[in-house]
Amino acid sequence: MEAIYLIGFMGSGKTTVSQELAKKLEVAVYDTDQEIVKLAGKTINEIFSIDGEEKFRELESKVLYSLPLKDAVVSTGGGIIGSEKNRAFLSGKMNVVFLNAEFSIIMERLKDDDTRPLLSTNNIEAAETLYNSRIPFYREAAFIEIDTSCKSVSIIVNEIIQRMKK
Ligand SMILES: Nc1ncnc2c1ncn2[C@@H]1O[C@H](COP(=O)(O)OP(=O)(O)OP(=O)(O)O)[C@@H](O)[C@H]1O
Ligand SMILES: O=C(O)C1=C[C@@H](O)[C@@H](O)[C@H](O)C1
Repeated sequence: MEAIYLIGFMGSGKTTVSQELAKKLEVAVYDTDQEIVKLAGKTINEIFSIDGEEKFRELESKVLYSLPLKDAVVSTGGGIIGSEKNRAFLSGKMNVVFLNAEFSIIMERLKDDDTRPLLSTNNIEAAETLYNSRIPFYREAAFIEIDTSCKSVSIIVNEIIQRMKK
C-alpha cells in the first residue's frame, strides 16, 4: 500500500484519525510533529522560540522526505503545505487526504491547548487569516477532502477507506 498522508489545519483531527486509520489498515503510523520533536530533542514551542520557525520548517521537510513511502499513515503538521517543495512532493501522490473542519470547530477543539505556537486564542483574527490562506493549498495537494466538523473519528476513518477504493 502507498503511504497515506493526512493534511489539514491544526485541530482538523489528523493525529487522532491517523492512529485509528493505521490500526484498521494494520500499517505503521507517523506524525511529522512527533518526529521533529524526536529529531530536535525539543518541544515544538521550544523549537519556535529558541531556533525560530525557519529551522522548524527545515526539520519538517527533512522528516517528511525521510518517512516510509509504503505501508504507513503519515499525519502531517498544519503548515506542511507552506513549502513549494513539500507541495510538489505531496501532489505527486494519490493517497493525500485533506481533513477539513470549520474554523469555529477547530478553535473549540483547541481552546485549552497551548502546544501550537501559531494558534493563539488571544488572536483569533490572525488564526482565521492563516486558516483561510491555507485552504486552497490543502485542496490543491489532496485527492480526497473530508469535512470532519461533525463526524466521529471512526466515521472519518471508514470514509477515507471507502473513498480510496474508488
Ligand atoms: N472528529 C473529531 N471530533 C471531535 N474532536 C476531535 C475530532 N478529531 C480530533 N478531535 C479533537 O481535536 C483535538 C485536535 O486533534 P488532533 O491533534 O488530532 O488534530 P491535528 O490535526 O493533528 O492537529 P495539529 O496539526 O495541530 O497537530 C484533539 O483534542 C482531538 O481529540
Ligand atoms: O499549522 C502550523 O503551521 C503548525 C501546525 C502544527 O501541527 C505544528 O507543526 C506547528 O505548531 C506548526
